[in-house]
Amino acid sequence: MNLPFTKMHGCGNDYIYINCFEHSVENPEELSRVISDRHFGIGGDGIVLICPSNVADAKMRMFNIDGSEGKMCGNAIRCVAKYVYDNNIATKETLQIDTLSGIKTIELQTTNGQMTSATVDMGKAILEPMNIPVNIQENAPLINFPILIEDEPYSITTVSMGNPHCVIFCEDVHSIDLAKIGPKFESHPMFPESVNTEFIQVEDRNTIRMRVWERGSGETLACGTGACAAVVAAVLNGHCDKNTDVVVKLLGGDLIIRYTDDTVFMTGPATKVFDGEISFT
Ligand SMILES: N[C@@H](CCC[C@H](N)C(=O)O)C(=O)O
Repeated sequence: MNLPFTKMHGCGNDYIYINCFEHSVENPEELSRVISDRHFGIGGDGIVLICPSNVADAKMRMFNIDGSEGKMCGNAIRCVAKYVYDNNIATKETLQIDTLSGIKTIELQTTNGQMTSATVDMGKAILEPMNIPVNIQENAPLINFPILIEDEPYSITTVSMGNPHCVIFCEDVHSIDLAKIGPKFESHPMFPESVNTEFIQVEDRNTIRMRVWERGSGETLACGTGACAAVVAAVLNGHCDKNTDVVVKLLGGDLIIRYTDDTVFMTGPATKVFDGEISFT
């Protein structure tokens, strides 16, 4: 049996996309673990299934490298929009994509019929600890909240963008030993569904730098939901302003995030790398 796929990335956050309008995947958790491997597989930060939907133009399901399913993925949803547009699944420039964290509306920016970037209405940032979820007897948002992780003090701001994020401000993102610290947050009992952890360096009120350790995938070159959570946290901590574009500089490129009273907007690119086919023997 052969399974066609398309490799795509958003700011270097790369996934293997499978068209489930035409093909079915029996065990996406196992498939993700096998083909995401960068040495023994195709290589990627996970897989994304583009599926039919009764309520939107398509439904997105995304799986991390370890096979866990993420409820939302900011970089993947722009790639899904590009795939849907490029493959005439929906021939319009405002798309709706269903996800495990609800239906998201995406405005495509196009030049000569080619999508150049997309703006996604990512929905409201969730701040109540029990809804992120964070395991703590506290109802108020955790903003610059002091905690100890293996005896090391950190000040965290927690945000859900449909998936859980823990944001920490630092002087220099490049000096952080993310491979050592990231897993400690990922497995900490304070986060019952694990957590994506972002380290942020504020450059000015309109620019921040970010590195991310994603639950289930490790360090990635970019995280769209993480960039949204980072800007929400930067506003809550007084570093940036609401209703203003903030450029988030990631290892793989830039995203533009705007936090408003009603929602969070994310604008960024989506790139196709190549098509391929997996043959199961
Ligand atoms: N890279 C993503 C987020 C992917 C899911 C995440 N690891 C999770 O399990 O919550 C993004 O661009 O948002």
